[in-house]
Order: sequence, then C-alpha cells, then structure tokens
Amino acid sequence: MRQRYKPWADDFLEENSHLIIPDPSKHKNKWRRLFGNDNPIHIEVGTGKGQFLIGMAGQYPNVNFIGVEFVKSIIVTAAEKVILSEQKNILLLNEDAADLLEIFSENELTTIYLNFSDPWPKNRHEKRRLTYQSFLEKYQVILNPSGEVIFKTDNRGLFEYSLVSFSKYGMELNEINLDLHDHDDPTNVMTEYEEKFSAKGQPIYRCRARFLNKK
Ligand SMILES: C[S@@+](CC[C@H](N)C(=O)[O-])C[C@H]1O[C@@H](n2cnc3c(N)ncnc32)[C@H](O)[C@@H]1O
Repeated sequence: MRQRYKPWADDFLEENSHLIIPDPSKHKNKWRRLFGNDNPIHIEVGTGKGQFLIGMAGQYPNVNFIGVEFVKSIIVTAAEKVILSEQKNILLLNEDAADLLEIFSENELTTIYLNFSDPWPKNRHEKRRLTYQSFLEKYQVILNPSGEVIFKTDNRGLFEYSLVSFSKYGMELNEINLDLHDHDDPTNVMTEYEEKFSAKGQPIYRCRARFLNKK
C-alpha cells in the first residue's frame, strides 16, 4: 500500500492517543472498559486506511471494532477517516500482528477479520503471511470459543494456501466463497482493496474459519 511520508505523523499520534492507543498492552483484558461498554470486540488485522472498519462500525453499532496496522503513515490516514466518520466504536493500534498476545488476553475477541492480507508469494516469506501457523496460534488464544476468523482476498494463491493452513491447524472451514460479488450482499462491507480489485472484474474469495479445540 503506497503512502506519502508524513513527518508530522508522530505529533498526530500523540494528539489522538484517545483513538490510536499507545502502549496497548496496558489495556490487555480491559478493552471493553476503554470502550465504556460490554459489547463484543472484533479486530481487523492489517486494517489499511480504515474503510472496512468504518463501514462495519456504522452497520454494527453494538460491536467494538479495533484496527491493527503496523505502518504509521497508513494508520494516520485511517485515523483521519475515523475522526471524520464520528464513529465512537472504533479504536486503532499502530502495532504488528506478531504482538497480538501482548495486547489481548485469552478469549477477549469475538471476530478477527483478515482483509486482503499481503500475499508474500515467495516461499521464504511464508512466515509473514497472516494465515501462517504462528499467527493462527495467536488467534486461537485471543478468540473466544465461538469466535471466528473471516478472511477475504483477491489472491487465489493466498486463498488456497490459507484454506490449507486453516485445515492443517484443525480449524473448521465455513462458507467458502469463490466469488463473493457473484450476487448482491447488502451486508458485505467493501475494503479499499476489495473495491479496487472487484472494479477490475477480479473475483473476491472469502471464508470463515473456527477453532474447534480452543486451548
Ligand atoms: C494489502 S493491504 C490491505 C488493507 C485493507 N485491509 C484493505 O483490504 O483494503 C495490507 C495491510 O496490512 C498491513 N499489514 C501487513 N502485515 C501486518 C502485520 N503483521 N501487522 C499489522 N499490519 C500488517 C499492511 O501494512 C497493509 O496496510
């Protein structure tokens, strides 16, 4: 995702620390307190510029949404959009998904969205894919027993890899969709990448996956 360098990004982060939460491990097991309600928590990992999160927050006002994005300049763009949207049920974290276990406690989340995750097509980069086993291990801990991972992508190779990775890990696969836009689904909130790729006529793949044996 291309972004301009934003030299003022650090100041922006500091001024908006109510939205882009610094030192998030302090809130481990206390995220609902920060939202000021007892609603379920859904996170998007690799949230990009925030379009999906804002759309979902509007559609589901009784859900707390958290976007995790490790590129500072991108999360600043997402934050600017969240501020304009005036949605109160969104928080953002400028963090690496590799650190999710430091940020969320066991069973704290209901849903993890992986939208158009970077494919990392080279074999030697497999460990960076957000559906690699080491990430699944983290998702398994922080999702509650009925929680699920919902994965959307335009990338056939990453989709196939991820279905295998989920299955090998013993996850239950549900609703494997090979052309999400084949029919109108008014509940589907499009991400920036989804808009771009579906406008080019590319099929969008989606699946839902659940951990059967929660540790
Ligand atoms: C291809 S973009 C997709 C953005 C958005 N989800 C969408 O669908 O439009 C992937 C995003 O994931 C972020 N990302 C990749 N790996 C990450 C990680 N380990 N932790 C946090 N963010 C990550 C990238 O910086 C990038 O913004």
